[in-house]
Amino acid sequence: MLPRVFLGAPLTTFDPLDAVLFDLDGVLTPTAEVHRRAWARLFEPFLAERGATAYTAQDYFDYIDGKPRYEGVAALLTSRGIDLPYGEPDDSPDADTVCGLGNRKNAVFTAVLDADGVAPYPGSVAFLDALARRGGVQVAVVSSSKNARPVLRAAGLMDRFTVIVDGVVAAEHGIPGKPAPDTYLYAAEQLGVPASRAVVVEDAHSGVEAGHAGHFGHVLGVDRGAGRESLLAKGADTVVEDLAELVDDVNGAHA
Ligand SMILES: O=P(O)(O)OC[C@H]1O[C@@H](O)[C@H](O)[C@@H](O)[C@@H]1O
Repeated sequence: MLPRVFLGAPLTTFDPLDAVLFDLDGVLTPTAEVHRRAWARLFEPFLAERGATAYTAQDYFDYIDGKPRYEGVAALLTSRGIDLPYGEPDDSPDADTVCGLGNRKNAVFTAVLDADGVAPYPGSVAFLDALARRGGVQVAVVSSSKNARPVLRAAGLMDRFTVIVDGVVAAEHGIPGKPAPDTYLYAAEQLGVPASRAVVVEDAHSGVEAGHAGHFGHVLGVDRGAGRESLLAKGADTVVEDLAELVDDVNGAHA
């Protein structure tokens, strides 16, 4: 295993505290990539037709990654100075509204999910297994996505989590989405664990910002493309490339 050195401070052990709160897309499943491609399918032609600055891969990380659907659309449009009516969540995918654009992208995402399915990251499954073996550590999923449950089901991970705070739950309860810390705080409350005793695991800038703002015991970044340095700058305490790197620590090999 590579030595893990973060801003000069070696991470010699990883303590999962009393609870580990997992983001989904990009942390447990490679679906951040599916979202990323679906967003590009929406915004590349949309911005080109309007003569706006072209959509780039970096736009996803800067404006969309980890945020609730319509907040991602709104942030990207603002970056290009485009003002569209917000619309309603049940707007047609053809509507040129914030909600309509989000729904247009969602049609692409769900078509890919239905056609291809999804397999979880093996390292994330190994990490979940290690936590279960260790015992005494509760787990939850905290995702901005309204597709979180279908993704968890397709990945065969549904029965590992009793608490799932997703985009549907957040909308029902009026809980502000990431980068606000509220969805993570809500999940910790559901588990009966104080934020200071819970770990947040995130691959997105908005997600590590949420963990940092919520004063969680540890904010663990997983670099799937957002960049180690920027995850640290946005509030991650440590960053790994894959959760497999922490399995030995959870098993106590380094204790
Ligand atoms: O549109 P959905 O499925 O509700 O997902 C909202 C967001 O959920 C996040 O988990 C993803 O990182 C984003 O890419 C996505 O846009």
